[in-house]
Amino acid sequence: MQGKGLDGKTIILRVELDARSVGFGAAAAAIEAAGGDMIAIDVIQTGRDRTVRDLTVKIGDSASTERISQSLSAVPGVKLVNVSDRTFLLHLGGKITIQPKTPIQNRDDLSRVYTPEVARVCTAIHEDPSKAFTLTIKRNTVAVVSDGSAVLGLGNIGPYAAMPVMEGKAMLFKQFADVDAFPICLDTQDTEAIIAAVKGIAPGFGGINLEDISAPRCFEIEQRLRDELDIPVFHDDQHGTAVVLYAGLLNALKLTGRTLATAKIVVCGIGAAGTACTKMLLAGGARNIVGIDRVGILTVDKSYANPMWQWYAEHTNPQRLSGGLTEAIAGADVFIGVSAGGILTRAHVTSMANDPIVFAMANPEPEIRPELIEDIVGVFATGRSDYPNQINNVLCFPGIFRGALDCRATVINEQMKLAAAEAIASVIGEDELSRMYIIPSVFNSRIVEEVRRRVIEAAQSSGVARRQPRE
Ligand SMILES: NC(=O)C1=CN([C@@H]2O[C@H](COP(=O)(O)OP(=O)(O)OC[C@H]3O[C@@H](n4cnc5c(N)ncnc54)[C@H](O)[C@@H]3O)[C@@H](O)[C@H]2O)C=CC1
Ligand SMILES: CC(=O)C(=O)O
Ligand SMILES: [Mg+2]
Repeated sequence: MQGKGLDGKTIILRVELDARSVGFGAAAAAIEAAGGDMIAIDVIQTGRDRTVRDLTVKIGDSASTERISQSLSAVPGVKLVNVSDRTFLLHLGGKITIQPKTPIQNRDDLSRVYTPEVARVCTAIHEDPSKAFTLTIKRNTVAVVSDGSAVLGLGNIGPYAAMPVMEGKAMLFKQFADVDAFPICLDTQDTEAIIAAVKGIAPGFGGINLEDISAPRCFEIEQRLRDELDIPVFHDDQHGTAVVLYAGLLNALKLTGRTLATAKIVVCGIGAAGTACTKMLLAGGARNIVGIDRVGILTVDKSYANPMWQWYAEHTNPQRLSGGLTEAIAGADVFIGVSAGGILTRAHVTSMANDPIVFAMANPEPEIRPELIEDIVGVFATGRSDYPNQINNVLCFPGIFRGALDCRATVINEQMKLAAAEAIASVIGEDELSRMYIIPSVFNSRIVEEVRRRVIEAAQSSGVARRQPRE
C-alpha cells in the first residue's frame, strides 16, 4: 500500500565526506540502519580529498531526524554540514504570490491602471455596483477565511499557524479551477467579530470559503453570512467534506452490496464535518446513523448544551444506543471518522459487520492507519494524499466555486451540493470501480469540469444563478 510505514517527512542532509577514509556506501548504510530511506543524491562539490553531497531521505515510522543524524555523524570521515526539511524549504516566504495581469511600462499605462483614468471605472461601478463583477477581481476571487480554531485535526492553533493550510487551499483553488483565492486568517475567535470582518471584506470577493473554524461557532457564522451577503458562503469543512464523503460512500456501499437506507453508520466527531456529513446522508435516505463524540454516543435520552448535538441526538440513533465507541461500532457496516488521529483500534474494526467500510478521515493522522486492518477491512479511505481512496474536500471546493462563480450564484445550496457529489461519483465508470478506487484522484482532470457543469445546471434550475455562462 502506498505510504505504508512512512510518516511522509523528507529531509535533506548535506554531508562532507573525507574521500581518503570513507566510501559513500558507509554513509548510505548508516542512514538505512537508522530507519531512513534514501530517495535522491545530489553531488554539490567533488574534490580529490573531499566531496559534498545532498542526500534526500524519507523518514520511516521507527526513525527520526535526530537518530539518522547521529548514525551518520558516527561514521568516521563523515561530517554532517546541515539538515533541512524539504517541506519547510517549500514554505519559505509562503506558497503564493500576486501577479499583475498587464505590465506597467510607461506613463500611458500608468494613467490607465491608476489615476486619472481608473476614476472613470470607479464611477461606473459607483453608478452600477453589479459592474464590480466585470471590472474588478471580484468575478474570480474567493476569500479563504479561518480563525485558526480547528486547523485540520491540530485543533485551536490560532491564525498565524493556520496560514500554511489556507495558503495551500488557495494554491489548490488556482491549480485545479483557476480561481484566485486569498488566505485570510483573522486574529479573533469571536463570532460577531468574524461575521463583521467577513462582511467588511466581501466587496472584493465573489465567494467566501470558510475553513477550519470549530463547531458549534461555525454553524452560526456561516448561517449569518449566508443570510447577510449576496455571494456564496461555504464552510468547506462542513459541505465540501460532506459532498466528497457522500460520493465515496455511495460507491463503497455499492461495492459491498449495501444500501444507504439499511446500513448502520457510525459517525465519530460531531463537529463541523461530522454534522454536515450526517445531514447529507440523512437527506440521501440513511436511517441508522449513530453519532459519537468525546461525551460518548449522542442519544435523545440525554440533553446537551451544544444545540447541534441536541439536534443530532433527536435525528439519529433510532435504537437509542448509549455508551462509547465500543458500543457504537459493534455490528456497524460503516465507520466515518472526522474526529482525531489514532482513536480507532483493530478490535473496534473486528467487531463491525463483515466486509466493513472504514473512512478514517481525520488529518493529518487518520483515526486508524490502513496497514493495521488491511486484512479485515472491506473498503478503506483516508483524507491523506499518500494512501489510495482519498476522501478530501479538495475534490469539491475548486469545482463547486468554479461553477458558482461562473453563473454568479448568490448561494451554494443543497441542490448544488448534491449535483457536485453526483458529479464526483460519476467520474468513475462502473467498470473501473474497485475497493482501491471508490473516489477519483484529485488529479483527474475531468472532476472540476464535471462538478462545474452540474453545479451550474443545479444553480440555474434552483433559481440562484444571476448569469448564463458562455460555454
Ligand atoms: N478528509 C477531509 O476532507 C476532512 C477531514 N477533516 C478532519 O476531521 C477532523 C474534524 O474536523 P472538523 O469537523 O472541522 O473539526 P471540529 O473541531 O469542528 O470537530 C471535531 C469534533 O471531533 C470531536 N473529537 C475530537 N476528539 C475526539 C475523540 N477522541 N472522540 C470523539 N470525538 C472527538 C470534537 O469534540 C469535535 O466535536 C479533523 O481531523 C479534520 O482534519 C475535516 C474536514 C475535511
Ligand atoms: C481537509 C480539511 O479541510 C481538513 O482536514 O480540515
Ligand atoms: Mg479544513
